[in-house]
Amino acid sequence: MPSAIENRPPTITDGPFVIVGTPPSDGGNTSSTGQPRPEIWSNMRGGLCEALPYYRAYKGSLHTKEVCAIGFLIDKEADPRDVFSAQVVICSAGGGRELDRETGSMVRRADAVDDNTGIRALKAAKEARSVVAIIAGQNNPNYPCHPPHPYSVLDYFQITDIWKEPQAQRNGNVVKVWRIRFEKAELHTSSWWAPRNAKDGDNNALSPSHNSEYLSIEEFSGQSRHCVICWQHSKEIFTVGWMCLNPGCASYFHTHSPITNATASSLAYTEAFLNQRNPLIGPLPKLKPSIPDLDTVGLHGTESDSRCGFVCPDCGCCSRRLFWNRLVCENCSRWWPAPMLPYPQANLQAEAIYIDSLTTKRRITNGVNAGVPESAHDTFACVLNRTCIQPAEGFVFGSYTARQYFLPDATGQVIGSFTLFVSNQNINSRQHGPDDLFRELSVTDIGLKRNPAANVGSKHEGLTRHFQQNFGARYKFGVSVQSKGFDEAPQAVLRALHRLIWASKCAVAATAGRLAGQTVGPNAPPPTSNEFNELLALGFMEKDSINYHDDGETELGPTVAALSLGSPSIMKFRPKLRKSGFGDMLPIGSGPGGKKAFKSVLEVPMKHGDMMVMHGQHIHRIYEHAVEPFGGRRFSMTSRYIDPGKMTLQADKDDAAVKGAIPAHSQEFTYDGN
Ligand SMILES: O=C(O)CCC(=O)C(=O)O
Ligand SMILES: [Fe+2]
Repeated sequence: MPSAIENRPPTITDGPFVIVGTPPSDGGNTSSTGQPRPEIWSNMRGGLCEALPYYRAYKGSLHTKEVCAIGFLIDKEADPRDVFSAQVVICSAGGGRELDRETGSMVRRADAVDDNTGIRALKAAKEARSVVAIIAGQNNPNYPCHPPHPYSVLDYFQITDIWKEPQAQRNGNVVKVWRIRFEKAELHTSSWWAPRNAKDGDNNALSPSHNSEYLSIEEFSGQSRHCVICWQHSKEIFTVGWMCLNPGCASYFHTHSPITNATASSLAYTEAFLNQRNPLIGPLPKLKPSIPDLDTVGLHGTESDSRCGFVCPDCGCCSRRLFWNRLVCENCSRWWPAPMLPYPQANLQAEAIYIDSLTTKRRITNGVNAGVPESAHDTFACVLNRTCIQPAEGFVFGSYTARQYFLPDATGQVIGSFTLFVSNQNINSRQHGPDDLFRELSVTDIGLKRNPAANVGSKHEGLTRHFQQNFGARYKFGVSVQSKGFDEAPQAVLRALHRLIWASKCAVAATAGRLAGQTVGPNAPPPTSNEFNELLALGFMEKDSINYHDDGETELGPTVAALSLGSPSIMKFRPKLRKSGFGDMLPIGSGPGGKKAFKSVLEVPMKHGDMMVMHGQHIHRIYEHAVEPFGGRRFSMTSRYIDPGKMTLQADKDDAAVKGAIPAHSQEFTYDGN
């Protein structure tokens, strides 16, 4: 399982996730103590990105929609001449900074390019006179007031000017940087971030009488003229006088000769440029989104549009979607139900048809039999490499058709088996079968939640995308997750557990049968296995995937089994690039971020009701697996044996013994394969 780390995990009983140390705030402008009080704020970047439709940029400062800027973060990296006042923000666009070892400061090494998607999106917003929401990070050195939160939403701004200017870097170089002037869109409301002693006009709301003090763009008091060389229009924005600001023009900044550090450092904006004010065009969109309307016609609760975070209507905290079926404010703990509707049967059918055609297509174009008549293919999976995956053995287990693949190491020795149990309509529609289990899990709260998986406890904390709840012995992947005992597990979980116990017995016996009489290596899958004492329930909403990982934690038994319910997915296997020893025997592709990796060797569709069993501990040394999602709602009930003998703490051993004991009352759920 990919590591998913939990620091102080919330459970259904201990209530919602509360971030310690954040003063509660209830929106508005300034508190009774005079503290600035933004209407919308967040302790975490993840909260912003999940709750605000106009800021979904986990990295970088700009968020765009259809190549138009809609959200912008101004945080710790600031440049000379940056402005952060009540109505005007001037800053640079585009990162491009790197650490300069000599000065220890972040510097830019090269001029910003003339055209990239970010600049295009900012220019598009300027042209369209559309608004951009600005969020201020607490480390911005120009914050005009004491930053009330790690991230605070300022307001909507329009972009009035975009130009490129020379900036002196701390290492002595001068580079040209794109600069953006944002102006608050609604000038008649006060700005919560304005310093309390701000002068009227400059820093706070314009009263109607003040309006006359500000010039419209036509009344811009500085020079504003066309360049005689490129014929493009530039405003006089620097006190040194007018110059052409078109970076492509021969007379850009007057000259082609290098601009010195001293010239760049002495530049200053004109009063006229800073003080211009532009009329707002069109009504402003809502800055504070309402709690998602889960009754919205046509939404059933797990589609991308309905699984977002939210802004707490009470305290303004941007909260992430932590729980499967409720929204809990990460600051004030207020919560709202987010009930799931049953998943439409028609969606499931369409998704199953799609996954079949996709697997067929991949088999024909990429599979080992590409170009060979389809009748010769293994129609259960897409086998991509015969060096690894030899033809499967077919079985019938109970009412399931099954296929078993052996996974070898680089010397060709079998180290494990992967068995797919293909379900069917008969199995799925039986009472307490996969249809019933899927329905039950969809609408019951079994405690599914997302757990911190990266940068735990920091403002850059990342959560697992999918939702989890562990039952039985505690499965520690990375850092521990909480577990509920099997004695408090809902019926659906216990029924799934018994199905997996049955499937693993079939798969292990079949593996042993096939290997009997063969010479096997020391890493061959063992002929028997331990009965599961753990079940990890996973809930996937639309597009939730699991990246490549292994289930190779040392305390795990040799067998891992999973029951798939709802929307289909494709489970993929590939040998690990360095640890597998396959060297140049297999083709290499590139994974996310261009990282080299072996191409997958086996891709198996897992559809509603299907089960899989991986048997053999060494699989996880040599191979990794991933789950590619298709469709809108899936559960995977995965079971393992966690060996108390390999736990170091006596408390963990005792906990595993109690929680992992399969309750006697569940024996009536024992499964026979039908
Ligand atoms: O989604 C699945 O079926 C399997 C998930 C998985 O690989 C895991 O839980 O380790
Ligand atoms: Fe896994």
